[in-house]
This record gives sequence, structure tokens and C-alpha cells, in this order.
Amino acid sequence: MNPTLSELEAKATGKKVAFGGDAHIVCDNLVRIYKTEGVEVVALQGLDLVIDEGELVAIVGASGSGKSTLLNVLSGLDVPTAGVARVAGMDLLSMNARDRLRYRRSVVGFIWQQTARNLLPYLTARENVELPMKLAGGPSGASRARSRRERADELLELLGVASCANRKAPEMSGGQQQRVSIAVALANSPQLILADEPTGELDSETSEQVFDALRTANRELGVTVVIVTHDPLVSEQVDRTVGIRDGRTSSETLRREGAEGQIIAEEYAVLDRVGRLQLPRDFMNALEMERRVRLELESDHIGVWPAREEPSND
Ligand SMILES: Nc1ncnc2c1ncn2[C@@H]1O[C@H](COP(=O)(O)OP(=O)(O)OP(=O)(O)O)[C@@H](O)[C@H]1O
Repeated sequence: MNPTLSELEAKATGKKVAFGGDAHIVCDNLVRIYKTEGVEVVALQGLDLVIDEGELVAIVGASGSGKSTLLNVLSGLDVPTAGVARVAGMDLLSMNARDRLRYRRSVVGFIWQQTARNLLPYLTARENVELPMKLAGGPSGASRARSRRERADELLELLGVASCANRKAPEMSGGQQQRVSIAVALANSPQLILADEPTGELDSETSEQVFDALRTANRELGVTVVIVTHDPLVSEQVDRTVGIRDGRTSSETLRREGAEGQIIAEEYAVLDRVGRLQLPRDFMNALEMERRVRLELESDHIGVWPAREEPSND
């Protein structure tokens, strides 16, 4: 039966569910173009990404694929050229300067690769954790100072570095400094933690401790954690690894526990809303696929073949 005019009208004016719905992080067709000396570099080329609240996600990709650009956008440090970037319902493209400052102080926490960038060397671990709470303002007074100190000590305890409370950065190991950095990032109870190569300067044993601390923050405090990494150890221990290639999400690896407790990892190509997907470069090279491919729909899959050589006329 044909719809009535009023049904059509209701459909046209009805609220469409936006891409990603009310997910915690939504990037929709995100573009970031850098212009330097008249040359344009397209660092993000229409990237789509949806991350739910409380997820722990690793982002991997070759050097120059756009990982840091994405993290800078999500942290509110950089503004994308076009598209949608939404975190905790806040629109990162249209935010004014005041909201951006508030966003950076209390919605998101950041951990850099260089330990020296995360901590002030002349403050103790406890004072470093107290600092963002002081900067966020609010009432002053002895009881506020006491509650800041208590929160700092709780966070250091949670992350296994309570013994470092009175030490300054040069008196701590690299791994301890990064765990204190996580406490600093958590100080103002952010909803999201972003970490750019947090274990890049550490050996594998120390990396594992830092990664455990990030996992503890995710599990115990429910904070969403996004880690950019080259470290296979990190990407093996998260539920979801998102691969970025040429400024777009290209693959996702999902990990789940099998019936006998073994970890099963399955890699998927990412299909965007209009049906585009990136074939892995080594697959394309192996079959010398270039420019066009032939597709065939089967009952349960789609076959992709190299374009047929046209028979020559001579
Ligand atoms: N400020 C900038 N000005 C011009 N081009 C830039 C700028 N920042 C990044 N780019 C370019 O954008 C692209 C993506 O860079 P980005 O730093 O996001 O990659 P990445 O995946 O984080 O790399 P790496 O793993 O080496 O840190 C690269 O081609 C890079 O040269």
C-alpha cells in the first residue's frame, strides 16, 4: 500500500539518526589539510571512526598515516578542516575558545610519548597530580587542598606508584614516570584518555606495567582510552585495534576469548557508509591489482578479481 501524504511528511521531517548515534567518539568524514609554503598535505582524508564509552582501543598505522593528527584533533589541540568530530556530545569543530579550554581541562586527559613532556621536573609526583586540579579552579581553602591531596594519593595508589609520591621525575624510572603521567591525566576525572605512543621510550617489561596501568584506569574508573602505538604488545592486549592508512581507517582487529579461554583475533577491512573499502596493499601487489577490479556477488561473499586482460585484436 502506498504511504499517505502525511506519512511521507512525517518521514521527511523526522529526526535522522546521525552517523555513530550517541557514541562517545564520532569522527565522520574527517578531513585535515595542512598548508605549508603553498603545498597542501592531506593528513586525514575522510576518516570515519566510532568508539563507545568505556572502550579501550589501540590505533596503529605506518609513520605518516595520520595517527598523531587524529589524536591532536580529539584532544582539542587542532581543528580539522572539514567533517564531524564529536566527543562526549561536544562538537570539536564549532567549539568556542572557552569551551575548548574547558574541554581540554576536564573532558580529556593526554599522555605524551616523551616522559619529560608529561611531568614538571621540579614538582613531586603528588604535586604534579595536584596541579591540574588547582588549575581547574574552584573554591580554595585547607579542606580543598586536603581533598586534592587525597585524590592525588588515591590515583598514585591505583596505578601502583604510591611509593613515588614524594619523588621528582629525575628520581623515578621511565615506567614510573609514565604511570604518574596517567595519574596526572586522570586528575580532573576526564571521560577520555588519549595516549600518543606512551610506551615508545620504554623496554618491553616496563611497557607492560604502563599498559596495565592504562587498563586499570579503563576498568576501574570506566574512562574511555585511546592509545596510538607501534607496540605489538599493546595492540595485542586491547579488544579492538583500528588500523589507519593514508588518513583513513582501513582495518579493525577484534579480539575475543574462545571457548577454551584462548584469545581469538580476527582482522576486518573497514567498510564505509557508501561502500568503500581499502584492500590491503600486499593483497593488491600479490595479484597485481591496479586501477580496477572485477566483483562478483556470491551467496555469502563477494569475489574480487584483477581486471581481465582484454584480448588484443592483432
Ligand atoms: N604541522 C604539519 N604541517 C604540515 N604537514 C604535517 C603537519 N603535521 C603532520 N603533517 C603531515 O601529515 C601527515 C600525517 O602526519 P601524522 O603526524 O599525523 O602521522 P603519524 O601517523 O602520527 O606518523 P608517526 O607515526 O611518524 O608519528 C604526514 O604526511 C605529515 O608529514
